[in-house]
This record gives sequence, structure tokens and C-alpha cells, in this order.
Amino acid sequence: MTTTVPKIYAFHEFSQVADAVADYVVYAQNHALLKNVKNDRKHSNISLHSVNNDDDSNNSSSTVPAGNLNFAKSESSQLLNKENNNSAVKSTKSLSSVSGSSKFSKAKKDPRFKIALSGGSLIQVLHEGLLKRDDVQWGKWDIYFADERLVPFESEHSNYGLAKRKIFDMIETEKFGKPNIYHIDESLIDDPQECADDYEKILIKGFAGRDSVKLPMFDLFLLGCAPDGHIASLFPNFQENLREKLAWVVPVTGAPSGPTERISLTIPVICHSHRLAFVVEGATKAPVLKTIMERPEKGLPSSIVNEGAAGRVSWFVDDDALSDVFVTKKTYKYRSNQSNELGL
Ligand SMILES: O=C1O[C@H](COP(=O)(O)O)[C@@H](O)[C@H](O)[C@H]1O
Repeated sequence: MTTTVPKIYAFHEFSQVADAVADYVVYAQNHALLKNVKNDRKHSNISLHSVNNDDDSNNSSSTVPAGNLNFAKSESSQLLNKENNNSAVKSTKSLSSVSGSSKFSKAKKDPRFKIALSGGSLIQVLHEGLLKRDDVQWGKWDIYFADERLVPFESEHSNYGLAKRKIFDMIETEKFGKPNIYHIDESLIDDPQECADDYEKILIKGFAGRDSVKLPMFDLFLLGCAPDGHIASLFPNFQENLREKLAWVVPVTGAPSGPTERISLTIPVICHSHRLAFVVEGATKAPVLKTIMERPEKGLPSSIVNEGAAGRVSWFVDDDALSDVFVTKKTYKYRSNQSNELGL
């Protein structure tokens, strides 16, 4: 394994992590929605190539070359503002029922932001960072889960249950629209294999016709990392799961921490995402972060992702989790308003 160093954004406090992660999520959302408009315009023979979508640059001037900003504002913003107005009042379902003659016109009428959420501490980060913002276009989100613990939704251990209580139930849907949420079938929690197969079918349905059907491509994949090194429900010593090449979703039985039965999206799906972010806080995570950052050859799940999705991975970490970890830290530069400049 070669050594690939991801971008590591360090913060003194939890609230700073939450605000930065929320900014990054909105930034990814805006670019995903813009991408759909770009596709549509490309297929209308009107080029938007002048709008640079190389978004990981921290330099706002490189995101939109100055000479092209007016074009971006006048053309793509009109199109998107129209869509944005729609989303505040219409549910996804009503938008998707609008007839379109091609998949490109459908993309224009119904641009979506596809995101995968992990559970655990990430949910509190998103609760704090996202709910207070007024630029989250919830009505355009398709939310999937990176993994699920096979317990009833009402259990405190359910990733979907936690996200529902802490985030989804608190969205002002009249104002921001309602996201599409794709969770496991709760009636299958006693059968990990069937539950995994069923969730894979849900993913196939959600992604067929968009990008490649060989692997889904999330616009953003959000991950945590537990003290024992597991991400999603992929555990360090479960080599078979870590080496899975074909399945999009695997059953997990006998997990060494937390609920033992789970399902998880696989490494190829995670690594295929357009952007990936790990969110890790607290001193209990410092030892595992040290191994991930300083000993990538150990092949912990996060190191596999750092390598497999090289160049697309960011880490949002607080100082406690980075204590005694030798790594180059970057200062996060707020960027969601860059895409506002595009009229999003
Ligand atoms: O079991 C799980 O743990 C990981 C890490 O959780 P954290 O609370 O340590 O951040 C989480 O990402 C995953 O979704 C969950 O099922």
C-alpha cells in the first residue's frame, strides 16, 4: 500500500467541527445540484464548461473564473433558482411525476443530492451543524445509510432511529421540503443476509439510470470511525467484508462492539463516492487515529478508504482526537458561499 495523505481539518472544539462539516455538506449539496444543471445544459448544446467544478480547491477565484461569473449567474442561477423555488413547496414525489422525455430533462426538473450517512456520533454533529442553516435544500436530498445495526428503529442503537429523532423529525419541511430517506426494512432485522440483499435492491433502484449501475456514486459519503477502527459496520478483523468486491451491501454477524448483527455498504461503494468525509472527535479516538495516519500499512478500514478514494477524502477532527498524532493539519476555509456565488 502506498501512503496517501488525506486532507485533515483540525478544530479546537466540537461546535467548530459541527459548523465546518455542515458547511462542507452544503457545499457538496450545491455542487451536486449544479452538476445536474450542467448535464442538462450540455445536452441542450449550451456549454457550461467555463464553470470550474473542481471544488476541492480552497481558492474561490479558481472555482469560478472571473470572466465567466456573469454567465454562470445569468444562466445556471436562473435555472436553479427556479428549481429551488419549486422545492420549497413541492415534495419530491410531485416533482418526479412531472413528465420528461429524457433522463436529462428529468435531471433538470428533479436534481437530487445523494448522500450516505453513518450513525453514531456523526448524527449529533449534523444535528448541531445543519439544522440551524437556511441553505440546506432538504427537499432535494436522497438520504441512504452507510450501515445499520439490526435492531428495532425505536432502539437507541438504531442508526436510522437516531437520525430520525435527532435530524429528520426536526426539519422544517414546509420551508425546506422533505428528504427522501432510504432505510432498511425493519421487518428483516432477524435475517442479516436478507436485510442486506433487500437494502442493495433499494440502492440499485435509487441509482440505476444515474451514473454507472456498476457501482452507485454518492455525491457525499459521511463516515465516522470508532475507537476499534470500524467504519460504517466494516470491522478491522473482518477481512472477508473488507475484501468484498461485488456486493454493494454485506451482512455482518458477530460484530465485536455494539449490536452484533448489522449490514454495511462495502468498500467499493464507499470509495466510488464523489466526496468522502470522516468526522471524528474525542480523546478516545486518538490511538486509532495515530495508527490510521501514521501506519497506513496496517490496513485499517479508514486507511483502505484513504487510499482507495485518494484525493477525495477529507477528515474533520477535533484536537483531542489528534493528540499525539503526527500529521499535517489544514485550516478549513468556509466554502458553501462559493456556490452561492453561482446563484445556487
Ligand atoms: O457502530 C457504528 O460506529 C461507527 C462509529 O461511531 P462513532 O459513534 O464512534 O462515531 C459509526 O460510524 C457507524 O455508523 C455505527 O454503526
